[in-house]
Amino acid sequence: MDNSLQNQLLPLRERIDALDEQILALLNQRAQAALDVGKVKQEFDAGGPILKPEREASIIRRLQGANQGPFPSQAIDAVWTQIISACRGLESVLTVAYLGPQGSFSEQAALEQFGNSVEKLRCASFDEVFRAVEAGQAQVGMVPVENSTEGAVNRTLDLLLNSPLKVLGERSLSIHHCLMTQSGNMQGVTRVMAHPQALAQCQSWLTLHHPGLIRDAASSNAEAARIAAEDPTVAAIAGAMAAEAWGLGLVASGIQDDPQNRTRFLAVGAIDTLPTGHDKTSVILAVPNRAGAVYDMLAPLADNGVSMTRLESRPARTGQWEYYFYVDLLGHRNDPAVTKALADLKRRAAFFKELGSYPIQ
Ligand SMILES: C=C(O[C@@H]1C=C(C(=O)O)C=C[C@H]1O)C(=O)O
Repeated sequence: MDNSLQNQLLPLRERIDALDEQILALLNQRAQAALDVGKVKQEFDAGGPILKPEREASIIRRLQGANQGPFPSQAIDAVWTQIISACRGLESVLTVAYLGPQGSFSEQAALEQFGNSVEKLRCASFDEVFRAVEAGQAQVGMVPVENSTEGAVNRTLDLLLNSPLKVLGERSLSIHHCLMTQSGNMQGVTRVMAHPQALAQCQSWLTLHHPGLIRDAASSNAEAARIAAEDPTVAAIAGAMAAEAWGLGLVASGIQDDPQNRTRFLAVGAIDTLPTGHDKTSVILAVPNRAGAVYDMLAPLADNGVSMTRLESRPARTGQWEYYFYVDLLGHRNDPAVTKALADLKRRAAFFKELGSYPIQ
């Protein structure tokens, strides 16, 4: 580098160093404040939850709103999620359960939602995630609930129906699938393994490019990657993190049939989340099996000016063509219009269950 370049860079770098020191000093003040909050919580609500999802969401939204740039607003979510995670971890370490093993999209969603200063509890199934949180082995669980290509994740819907856990947050990820093997090529490969959701999301690509491969279900994509790392005849479909986690070579990337493929995850736990002013509420309803019942069921939403953002149905398994309806609506259950709409829904429904109110991502 010539001298004039050095001369110009040096003071700028000194400025960055000085700013980083100030940021560090401020982070330590923030960490101390979080520790003090932890003591107050301990004093007034011993054994109560340390995690306050509404407070975390509000902090990040406030900063995004106040940001003047040039620091990018999208980066505020990632940076403050980690800052909050580290500070929260000083109060008490949060254990997060999700479908593993290492390198799964659920892991990515869990870490994007709660930051890296958490204890990871990797589970073999969605059932196990719910069980772990219900048993208190983890405070929160992260599970996929819907995919933009394949629709609902049915097992999650069934577990939500029967679990006492509340939904306390949501996180949507763009899902880019890769084909991966030990060697990084397809020589000697006879089978492709993935979670059924991922096989479905890549079915046209597989039919076009590898029609001869046997398609086998795995309990998760990351588990398929783990198997592929042991078996040279197996290719896995999983995210790029799984290839890295299991030392596999990428054969192809972005193989999902829809380039916009996204999955929405829900955070669940035994925590009631307070309003933030920008929330969603999820409920499950069933209606009597008669003409106009669904129309009548949804009338309280329109009557109270409450918007519905999602309607999903699941067979009630009675063999009678009865269904559970999974409804997401805008607003928190403590917002007067939502409180009123929920009371009306409950009165009309043959079955009603609130899954929780939580900050919109
Ligand atoms: C510090 C608190 O505890 C946790 C940590 C937070 C933070 O670091 O900002 C925010 C909410 C809580 O999940 C708090 O409740 O204010």
